[in-house]
Amino acid sequence: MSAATSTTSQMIRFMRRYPWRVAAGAFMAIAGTLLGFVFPAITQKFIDKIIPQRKTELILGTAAIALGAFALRQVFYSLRTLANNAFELRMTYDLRSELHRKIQHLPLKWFDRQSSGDILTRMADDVPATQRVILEGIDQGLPSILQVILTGGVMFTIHPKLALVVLIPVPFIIAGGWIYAKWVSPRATKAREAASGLSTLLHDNIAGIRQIKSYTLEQEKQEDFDESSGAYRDQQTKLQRAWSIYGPGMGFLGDLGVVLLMGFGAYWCIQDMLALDSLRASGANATALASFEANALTIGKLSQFLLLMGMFYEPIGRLHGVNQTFVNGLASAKRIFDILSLDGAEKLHEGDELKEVKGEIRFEDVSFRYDEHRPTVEHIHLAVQPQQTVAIVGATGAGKSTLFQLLTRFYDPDSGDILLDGKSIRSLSKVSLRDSIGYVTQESYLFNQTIRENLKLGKPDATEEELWRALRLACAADFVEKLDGKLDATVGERGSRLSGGEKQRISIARAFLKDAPILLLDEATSAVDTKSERLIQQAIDELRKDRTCLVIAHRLSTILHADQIYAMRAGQVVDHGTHEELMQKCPYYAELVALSFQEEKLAE
Ligand SMILES: Nc1ncnc2c1ncn2[C@@H]1O[C@H](COP(=O)(O)OP(=O)(O)OP(=O)(O)O)[C@@H](O)[C@H]1O
Repeated sequence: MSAATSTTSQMIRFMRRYPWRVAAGAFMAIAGTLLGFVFPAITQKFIDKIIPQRKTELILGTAAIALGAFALRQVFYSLRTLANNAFELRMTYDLRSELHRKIQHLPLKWFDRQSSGDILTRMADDVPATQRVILEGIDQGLPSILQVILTGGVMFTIHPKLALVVLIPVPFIIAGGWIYAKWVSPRATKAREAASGLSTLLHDNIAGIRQIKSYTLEQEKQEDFDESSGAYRDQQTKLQRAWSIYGPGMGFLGDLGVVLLMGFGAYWCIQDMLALDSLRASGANATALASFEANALTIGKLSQFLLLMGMFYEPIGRLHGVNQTFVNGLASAKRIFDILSLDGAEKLHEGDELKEVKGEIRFEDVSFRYDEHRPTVEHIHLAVQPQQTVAIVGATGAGKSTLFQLLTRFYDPDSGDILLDGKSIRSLSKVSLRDSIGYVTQESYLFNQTIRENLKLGKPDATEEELWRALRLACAADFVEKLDGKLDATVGERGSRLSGGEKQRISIARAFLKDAPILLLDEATSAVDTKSERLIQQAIDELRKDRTCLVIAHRLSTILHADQIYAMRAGQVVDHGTHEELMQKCPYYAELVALSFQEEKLAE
């Protein structure tokens, strides 16, 4: 199945969710279309019957029927607009919501390869473009096709020969539409990719604005942006050029139909008038004259044909527009359904619930790699008894944080197993597992909300008192007190209104509030000053007494009292033991300690 076919069938499956809305939209569009046939029929009646037969008494009634049909048509149009607007908003809402839900549940491995700008483009641009394809299909495509078929049929019943002439341009129009779609389709995909590239760059440049300014990269970044923006412009130009040839080209074929109608219509009309004259001159009886007239091309029929021609080629013109929306929108729809049909979304509730967590953790021969090229951690054995504090130390890039990401099941090991209280964490529900872990990550991310909202992520029903207690324990109460709005002060994007140390303290307070039986601290105090660090350390010491705690620390003075220390190098555990044991038996650890103390001394 080609990409376009599979995207189309995915769209049809999506539409099936709204049978009533689709049916109502289609019904009103079709009803409006059918009412459009009333006026041409009435025109023919006026010209061929009412006027020549001087039937003034029929004028009012016939005109009233025409007016009624027009009025009803506008009522349907108005209802259709209302219904379609509501449908459009509903569909956009549903598509965005579903896409967001799917993205939230995709594994981190997917995010490692995806840029935020691309995701934003899919949400902001591709969703409305997809919805436009569906809606235009129902609102414009369906009635247009029906109108073309019905008008063609009516034309055949009036005068088959003239109808055939009028249809001469149609095969060329169909071929033109097919060629246009074939040519545009890959270019539309490229244009969507170029738009996404532009968003990615913009997103990156805004997020990294401080780095850009500090390295005075404004000019270079501007050039990159212009280049990316130029790539998008070039793709769009190609599409517009194609449209500028296709649209008028097809319009010309429609004009050709009208000219053919006028030419052949006028010729056959004159022929029939001449034939009628000679029939009359030859003294033919009334029945013969009436029978001839019934099949002849009269001025009334020609006028009706002219009106029907408008009704025939006008929807064809609309179909060109639908074709354009369809081909461009299909590229967008593909980008949406590509995500919606991804396998491997996290099933957060699948698996066993943890009832009571003792906090015994074991890594059994765990190996993992982010990508195929090189292993990240290999054959890791690690054991933590309930309520122990275990520290993991090692050079940067050794794989320490990766162990935390495996324990929280952000990623799953390629081989080996991780056990919590003797149960493989793969068998546990992710919600249950993650609920039992308080995790202070290396980068303390704060949402662009208030301090209160950021803290409440740890405990949604926390009282005011609990919030302040957590802040005090994390040495954050003093600075929050001074903020305008205190707990209700907003922290800015990524917490940009706070210092690195302040952000870190809010993150620690959040973990304190969560009060989970397992605590993971990844360089939790690396950005705070030494005095605060000591105070936070006291709070952590207090907190870890009745829970299992795993700590990654750069300043080794903070982990000397850990029950066990694991020294890691290049993805492997080199050795483990208490500080004293390791100082004796592990030169690598002794070296790390010496370096760390040197650094700490310099920092004081
Ligand atoms: N999402 C990822 N995708 C690909 N590679 C990654 C990813 N995260 C980390 N890595 C790589 O895995 C290796 C281990 O990273 P990890 O963050 O576990 O190290 P670490 O010991 O915690 O380092 P640090 O002390 O600097 O935080 C590094 O070489 C890193 O480049």
